[in-house]
Amino acid sequence: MRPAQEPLTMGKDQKKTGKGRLDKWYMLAKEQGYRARSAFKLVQLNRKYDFLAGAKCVIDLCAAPGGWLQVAAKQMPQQNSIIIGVDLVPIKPIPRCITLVEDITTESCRRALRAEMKDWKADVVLHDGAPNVGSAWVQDAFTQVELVLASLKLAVEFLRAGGTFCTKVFRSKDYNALLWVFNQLFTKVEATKPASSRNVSAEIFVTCQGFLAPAKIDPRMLNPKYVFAEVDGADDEEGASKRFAEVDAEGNEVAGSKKGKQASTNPLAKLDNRAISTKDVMTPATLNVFAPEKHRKQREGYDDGDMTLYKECRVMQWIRHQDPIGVLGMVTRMRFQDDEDKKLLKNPLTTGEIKSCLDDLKVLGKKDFKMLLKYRLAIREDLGLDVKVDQKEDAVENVDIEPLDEEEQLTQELERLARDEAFKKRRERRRVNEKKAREVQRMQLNMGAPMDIGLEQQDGMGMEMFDLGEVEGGKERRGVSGGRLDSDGEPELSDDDDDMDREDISGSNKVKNQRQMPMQIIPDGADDDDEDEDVTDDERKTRRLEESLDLLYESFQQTKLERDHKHKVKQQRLKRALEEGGEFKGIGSGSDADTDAESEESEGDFDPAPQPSSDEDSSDEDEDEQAAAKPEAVKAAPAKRARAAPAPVELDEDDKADGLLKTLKKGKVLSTSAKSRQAAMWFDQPAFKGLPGGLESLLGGAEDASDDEAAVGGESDEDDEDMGDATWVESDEEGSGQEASTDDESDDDFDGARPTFEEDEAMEEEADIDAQEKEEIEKAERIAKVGLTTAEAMTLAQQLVNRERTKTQLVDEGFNRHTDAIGGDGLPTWFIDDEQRHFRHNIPVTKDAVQAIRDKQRALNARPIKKVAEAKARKQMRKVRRLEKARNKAQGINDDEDNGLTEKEKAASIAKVLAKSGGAAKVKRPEKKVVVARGANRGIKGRPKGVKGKYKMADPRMKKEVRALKRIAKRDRKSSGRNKANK
Ligand SMILES: C[S@@+](CC[C@H](N)C(=O)[O-])C[C@H]1O[C@@H](n2cnc3c(N)ncnc32)[C@H](O)[C@@H]1O
Repeated sequence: MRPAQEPLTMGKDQKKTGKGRLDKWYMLAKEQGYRARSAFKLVQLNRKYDFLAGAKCVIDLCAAPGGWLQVAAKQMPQQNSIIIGVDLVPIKPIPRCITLVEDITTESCRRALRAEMKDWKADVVLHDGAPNVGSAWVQDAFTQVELVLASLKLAVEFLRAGGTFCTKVFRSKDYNALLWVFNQLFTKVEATKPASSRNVSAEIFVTCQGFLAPAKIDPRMLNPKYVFAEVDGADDEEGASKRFAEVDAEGNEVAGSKKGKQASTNPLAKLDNRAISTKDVMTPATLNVFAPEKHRKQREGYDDGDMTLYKECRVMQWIRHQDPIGVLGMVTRMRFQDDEDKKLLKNPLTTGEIKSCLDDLKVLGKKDFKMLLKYRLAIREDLGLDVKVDQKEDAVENVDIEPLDEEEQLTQELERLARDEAFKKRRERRRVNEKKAREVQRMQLNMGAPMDIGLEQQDGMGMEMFDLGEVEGGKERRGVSGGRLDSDGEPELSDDDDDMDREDISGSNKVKNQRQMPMQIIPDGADDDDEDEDVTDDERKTRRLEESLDLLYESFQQTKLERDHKHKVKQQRLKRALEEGGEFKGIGSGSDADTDAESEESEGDFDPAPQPSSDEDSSDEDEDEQAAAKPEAVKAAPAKRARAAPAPVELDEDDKADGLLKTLKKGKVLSTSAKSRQAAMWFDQPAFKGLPGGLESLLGGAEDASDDEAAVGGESDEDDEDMGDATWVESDEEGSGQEASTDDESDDDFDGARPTFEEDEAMEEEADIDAQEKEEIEKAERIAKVGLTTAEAMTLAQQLVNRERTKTQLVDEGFNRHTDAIGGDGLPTWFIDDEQRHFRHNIPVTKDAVQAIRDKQRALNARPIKKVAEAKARKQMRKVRRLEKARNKAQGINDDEDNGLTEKEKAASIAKVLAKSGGAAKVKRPEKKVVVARGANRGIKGRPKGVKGKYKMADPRMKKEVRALKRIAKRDRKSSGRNKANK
């Protein structure tokens, strides 16, 4: 039997001091030329996470003597990479590394790094800092975690988004607080103990990947004062002693508070053989491996006599212990040490995985801990330490079942059915709401006709939503008035009485409407939810959030669009057209020809938002009245269709000339044919533009169409006046035709407007073509200048040149499944936009093409930088000028017959001039050989043996003597100074 209590043992297999430190990693480091054995830690970490291979810029904090720098320099790409090392102590130069002598906790270090980094961001920040306290470092775990926080502070400043931060951390009380902080800032945080890290060391390496780069970071998150603060009393000394008092109550040997604390923080200090009881829960929160987030800080330091963070125990100690979770959180390793432990090794339950988990508990996750606890239970059962209670029996014993009488049964059944029914209804309602929301979205995206939606007033898509009166009323909100432009071309507020009957049909207003629409739709939908008691607060909040996100996205798109130069040009053109001709741009006659997606958005052919009047009277009753006035066929059609479809309106002559908003002519109600408006929209698409005869011919002739149409007068006229609702009345006696105006007059008006807009479209097309051509030319120029820059382009180019692919094939391949537009019900706008941008056909690239691009880059890199090349050229130019000058001078000397110089003298002067200009080849003087008069050469006279040419004998004492003389002179100076002072 083992004694009930056993002290924790230190790992004895590794000596901590002296030659014991010189382990295989030390030898390996020596062998491979690394300055520190710690280099292998980084090697092993990098092998696991592979963060160096792709890194262009690495910052190594606490880098001395430079082992990690050496590894980084070796494993990072050889070209164009930056490695910066910082330490308190100077680091001997390492090729390709910049080293700084700074304290990483200071502002000056930050500045120095900023100066080095300029605008760069680091891909990786490393930190291997440990306080410089020699052998007492164990007690300085807190200083170490503070260093970690300081390095994290630098990391968040210099890391790029998605970058990696790898740091050493001493496992102490504050370890989990640090992990929490890391988890706030990185997507993936993992702790590893590399093989080269000594077991006796409390260090562990935490690799944080995927830096989130938040726009703002709460400064407290990087402040040790907050991060490592004692949050509440549960884990401070008082809280701890309370917890330990419970242990006292169990009858364990706790005397003084101090001793009690010691006993409790170290659950292994009082291991006993008692069976586990549920009352024995004593796992301090700090040691609960299953809830590390509940870790509290204890800053009271290390326990007396326990100066190490590394702890071991025997496996059987843990199996017998009353607080297995506490033990798991406390110890670093469990060993199969004694005989009874070794028996466990033979037990089939002790698998290899269990053994390796027990070997290093500090790197385990929740799953592993669960597995270990299961193992422990199984072993306890196996050893007969636990008697398994048959829970089923207990349950049978405890439950008293009283028979229900018939009435109660019936009531219960009824309640259950009612509950089921309510639940089904709720689900159905939610389903319908969601469907409607999706359809609204579809409509906003021009993906469907408004009539498809089946919008009804009670569906939250009532007339007030499309309140034109409201639209027009709020000038400051919309910036749009009754349809007139002031002298600056800006809309002017109208005095017209029949504002309510207007419809916003101008292109510019359409843009604004599009922006307004969702704002109106969404709160309505939200209200719908609000009314719905069954929708929970959370759901409501989520929906609102989603809706406001959609709104934000739309307004963002809108702002972007407005900034777009093409859009501006089109707007200006439209304005000009309005000023010049006052012609309006009717629904569906906008920029149909424009295939540019953005432009379509900006001047969408179809404003999906139906704009019925806002009149409150447009209630169900009115609707019924109108329905009564309609022909049978219309009655049969759902009322919602009548509301949803915006129809072209007939215009007053004045309005045509003036306004953006147009007034409906009283008594002349435009009808929407029963033929689907969707069909009209379909034929409105750019593809059908330019059809000979236009849409009318396709639909069976314009005349037929207009003949088919019938105006609805009489009863509906009055309603029109009152409610402005008649715009939406459908007239379809014949059940045929198309959306059109009611009479020839209005048709003419429309036709009259056409040439202007066709012209406009033609201009737009021309502008588009011009822009495309310009783009093509720019592209060609760029290619001519820098060549092909992508591997895809190079692949295609090579294939074309090598005749592996023809031009026709290339064009054919341009049509693929990716060319289809993205669609789908209920997809958010941003998603569709994003897909359109990134859903691309991937062109397979060949190795050769990649190599060719690389070679090109290399050639570019090999070219001298501009400055150097320029300096060289300048030097060459100066030389040429000098030579030219010298040649002229020499010519002068040669030609001058008056100076009476002989040919020899002339030649000498010319040679002198040329030599001065650097033109003549320099004559190298033979060097004098210095022979030191020592050894065989000491005291010889004449030429020393084996020395040819000029030589000079040097006295070996000379250096020594010069130094001695200097020394003497210095001493004399000092002594004379002292003498003067004494006097
Ligand atoms: C374990 S060594 C680093 C070894 C290094 N990674 C290598 O491979 O050579 C810890 C280093 O942290 C440095 N250090 C400690 N506190 C520091 C501080 N406040 N600022 C900068 N360096 C610090 C020490 O000078 C020491 O060189």
